[in-house]
Amino acid sequence: MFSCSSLAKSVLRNASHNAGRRRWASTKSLRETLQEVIPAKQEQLKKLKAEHSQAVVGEVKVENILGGMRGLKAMLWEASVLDPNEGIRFHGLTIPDCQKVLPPAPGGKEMTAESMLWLLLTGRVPSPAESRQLSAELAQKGELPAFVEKLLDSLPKTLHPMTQLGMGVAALNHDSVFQAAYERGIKKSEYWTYMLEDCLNLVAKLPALAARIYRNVYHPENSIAPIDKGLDLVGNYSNMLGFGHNESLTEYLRLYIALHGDHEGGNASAHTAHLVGSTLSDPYISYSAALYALAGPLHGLANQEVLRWQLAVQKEIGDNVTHENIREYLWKTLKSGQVVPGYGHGVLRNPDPRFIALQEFCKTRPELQASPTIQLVQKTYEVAPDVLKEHGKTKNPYPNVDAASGCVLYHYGLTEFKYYTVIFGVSRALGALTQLVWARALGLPLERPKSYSMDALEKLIKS
Ligand SMILES: CC(=O)SCCNC(=O)CCNC(=O)[C@H](O)C(C)(C)COP(=O)(O)OP(=O)(O)OC[C@H]1O[C@@H](n2cnc3c(N)ncnc32)[C@H](O)[C@@H]1OP(=O)(O)O
Ligand SMILES: O=C([O-])CC(=O)C(=O)O
Repeated sequence: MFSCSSLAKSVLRNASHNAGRRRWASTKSLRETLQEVIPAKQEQLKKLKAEHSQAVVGEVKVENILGGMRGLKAMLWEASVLDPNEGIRFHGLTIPDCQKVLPPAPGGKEMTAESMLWLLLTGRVPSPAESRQLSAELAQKGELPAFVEKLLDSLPKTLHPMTQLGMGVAALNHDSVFQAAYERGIKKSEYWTYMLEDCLNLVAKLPALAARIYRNVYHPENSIAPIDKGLDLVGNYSNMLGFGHNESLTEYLRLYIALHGDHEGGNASAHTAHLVGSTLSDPYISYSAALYALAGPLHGLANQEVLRWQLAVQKEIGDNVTHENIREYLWKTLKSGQVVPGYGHGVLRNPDPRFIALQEFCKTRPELQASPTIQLVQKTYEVAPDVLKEHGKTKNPYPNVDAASGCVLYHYGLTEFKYYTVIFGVSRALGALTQLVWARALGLPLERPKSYSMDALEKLIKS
């Protein structure tokens, strides 16, 4: 069995070997690559079950049961593992590793959503040709069925964009090939192939779905650009949103969408997709459910809340906000019993490396460095950890990804912050859908943990 770090080294070795030869040997299709890697994983699972089923890897305390299952090692998730101090690794690769080895879009620098999806699904770094092949397939499949367009167009503008996204995604299950094949009667060993088709189809359609919601809610006067078959997924998304001319914003969206793709299995959105998928619901309704978990302010909606918080600070104080102003505003927030959005985390105990990567992006562009909104993110970062430590409640006083993700969008004119979680929703599909494919390839069972009432728990403790 590969340990995380030995797998990472082997992935990196292959990538730099190929890059060193300035020619990527591999131009396999995604399906061929998965056919290659799945048997070894199936074997690994069989061995784990046969040889280690009774091994103890932790204990369950009452605090775990009462405390939202924090820290409980209770899920299998293949594509990424989150270390509380280091942050996320995708198949063993850190964010800077990914930035080095994952192919960008032609003419760009940031890794594409396709190359991240390929890595998550297969554990291998795709060659530029493989990544482009996947882009072409997704562009080919990107159009929405007419009835879904009609459904979205009929919704009131006042309905939150995340509610609309979940509805659109659920409606796509009309054409689920997994559901149709299940009804026909297929073998369990074939589930994953149909799951993969649905998952790719859904990833492909998310930009058109998300862009239509943006147009309908905020810019009904605009038409939506058609899908360009020569562009990557995010290039097309940016075009459809009406920001395709802005190279910086498009590159930022590529980074944003790759980075938010997966955050191991226990986060609320990924876990929801996994739970619903474990009943053999198709990927569309599984991911629709996940989006409604993402839409809560303690999870993905925090990126909207950060912008709301920042604008409130700027409204009260103006653009020249001092560290002292921020300290006072943080205390005002805390004393009114509210959380500071963008700070704290269920697992992380250090600044989120995704936050750092987004901050690094800002440093590469002078216009971003001069932006009052982006300066406010940095100044808040310089003050908030000490205030939160003094406040003494949160186990992690540092920023999570949501503390930074909206400010660049805002600077470049995507100012409708109620839309920000939709972009997160386009991204999180990469990891959540990857796991659905693997769950079916590995034949994982229906998820069904045991619950207790307080009376039953007290009885258990006494006995
Ligand atoms: C993509 C993502 O989902 S990243 C997370 C995005 N969410 C946010 O940024 C919202 C603000 N942050 C939070 O609410 C929390 O830190 C969470 C939900 C992310 C994690 O929650 P937990 O794991 O329960 O955090 P923790 O164990 O540190 O909480 C202990 C106490 O500190 C409080 N706390 C945690 N973070 C904060 C914060 N940012 N501001 C104020 N209080 C906080 C909790 O509300 C809790 O209070 P309580 O004892 O009165 O219930
Ligand atoms: O890991 C979590 O609980 C929340 C988070 O940062 C994510 O899902 O991206």
